[in-house]
Amino acid sequence: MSRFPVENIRNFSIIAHVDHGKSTLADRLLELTGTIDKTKNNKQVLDKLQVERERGITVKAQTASLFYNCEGKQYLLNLIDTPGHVDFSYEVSRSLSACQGVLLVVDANEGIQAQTVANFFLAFEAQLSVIPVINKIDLKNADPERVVKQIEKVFDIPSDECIKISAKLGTNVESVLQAVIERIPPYAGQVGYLIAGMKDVTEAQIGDTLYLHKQPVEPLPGFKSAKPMVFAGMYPVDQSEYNNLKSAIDKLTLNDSSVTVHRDSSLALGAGWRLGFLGLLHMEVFNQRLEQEYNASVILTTPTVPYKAVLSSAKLIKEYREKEITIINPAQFPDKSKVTEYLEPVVLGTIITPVEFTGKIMMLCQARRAVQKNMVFIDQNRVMLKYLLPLNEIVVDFYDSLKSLSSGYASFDYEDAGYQTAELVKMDILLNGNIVEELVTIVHKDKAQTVGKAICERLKDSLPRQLFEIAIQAAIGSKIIARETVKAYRKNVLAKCYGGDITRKMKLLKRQAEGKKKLRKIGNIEVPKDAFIKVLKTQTDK
Ligand SMILES: Nc1nc2c(ncn2[C@@H]2O[C@H](COP(=O)(O)OP(=O)(O)OP(=O)(O)O)[C@@H](O)[C@H]2O)c(=O)[nH]1
Repeated sequence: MSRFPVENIRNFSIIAHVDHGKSTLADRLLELTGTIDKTKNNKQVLDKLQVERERGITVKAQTASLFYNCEGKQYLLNLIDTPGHVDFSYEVSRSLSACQGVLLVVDANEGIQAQTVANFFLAFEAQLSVIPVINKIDLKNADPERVVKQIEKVFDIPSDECIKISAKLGTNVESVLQAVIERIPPYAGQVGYLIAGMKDVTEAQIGDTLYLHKQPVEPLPGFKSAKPMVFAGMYPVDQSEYNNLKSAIDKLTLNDSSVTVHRDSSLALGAGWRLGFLGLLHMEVFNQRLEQEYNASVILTTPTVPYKAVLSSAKLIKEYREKEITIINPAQFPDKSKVTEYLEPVVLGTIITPVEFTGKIMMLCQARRAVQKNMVFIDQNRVMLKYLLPLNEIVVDFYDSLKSLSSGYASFDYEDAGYQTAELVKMDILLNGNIVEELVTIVHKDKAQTVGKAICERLKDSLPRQLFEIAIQAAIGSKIIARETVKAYRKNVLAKCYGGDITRKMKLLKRQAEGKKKLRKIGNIEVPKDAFIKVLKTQTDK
């Protein structure tokens, strides 16, 4: 490494909207510089995790050092491949702070998308050199000239700075390397590693400044810590697996410190945790990694967002030692009489769509309590919309609805926009008048009836009939807002055993008794664990 004077070093990142070809471009750059063997049909070599390969997405930023000869000089190019999805944008911003420039990859067919905009502004705010790379020019429907114009209009980058390539075929990729050398400034220093005797990963944060003992220096600003946007309960399918799951979660959070972990327990599901994630995809990826890399089998409950309450009750303020509390578990929702106001998290969403879907998208946003902030045409056919959206309206299925009503063409990205006052209510679910603690939900007043009805219907479908009728009700305080009824019936397990074989009868009765162990009694109603799992999970299952 000492062979490289500072002027021969370039540090750069590749950023783009999801699937625009970052990892494929990285493959070609690795091949061109002889870092990996060209003959080996390389596909997304920097995506190493099983979950990345199966889903075809990058989750963790990856780095590679490339050696490149240009006009008799040898250069060291440090490349960081970053994830494209909004949930992992904290990886992007951290990667960018180690760079002086970026390759902004844009698909020549799809053009600028929501995450292209978000990622461009991250790079722009970090004052990096931006090299626009228009990829996939080999596609039949590619229209690189249209994309060049979009880049000029939205980012104010002159058209002659755009490089048109096909990362798949390798067309013109060499000129990307030339541009990295010519347009990105050198940067002082090298990377290295340090082995520290720390017991716990939380003792050090990424972005911390190290200094020699007794020789303190002015610390660098560091990074904002990643802020969880959704919380969900996680429980072992079988309680005997608790310790194994605990150690798996501990190990995985070492690798992904953006997940927050609090111990939690539920009468129906046993001991578990309340985990905080950066978004729904992040939650799914974490779950998948637990299953694939640690062989764990878990129940994940419906995600909720972190609400806040400004307390008015002096007793509660004393108990919590603060006036404003964050509620990550619906069971802890304080009563309205003890609260000045409730607050919900909001995000600033960017949607880019072909013009013909604008009307439908506006209706969807309105139904999700969104407030329009801006609307700009990025060319004749595409429009960029900005909305202030309550986070709880988008966590579960907003993206899917957007995709389906735009035939897959609209893209969406969002950034944290703080909190707003909200009329929130706590909704209870009752079985013959008894509250089911694990189904308590926090909802916006206007959505309570729809959500309550849906939960009652799901519970009706998953509760077995019993000797007596069961009333399933959704209630806000003492007011019932939805109701379903399960008719009386008792399954006679011996009904099929006409005739004499007593051992068979005994076996069936024993099996029924074992089944009962997995039941939870609410009042005199027997609720199988399965019914909870179905109700708690259904919302996220596609
Ligand atoms: N036709 C064509 N397809 C390409 C080109 N570059 C990439 N692709 C394809 O586009 C898809 C996405 O490419 P990736 O390199 O995984 O995209 P990415 O931006 O790294 O995706 P994320 O890591 O999920 O953000 C893959 O199926 C690639 O084979 C290209 O130049 N031409």
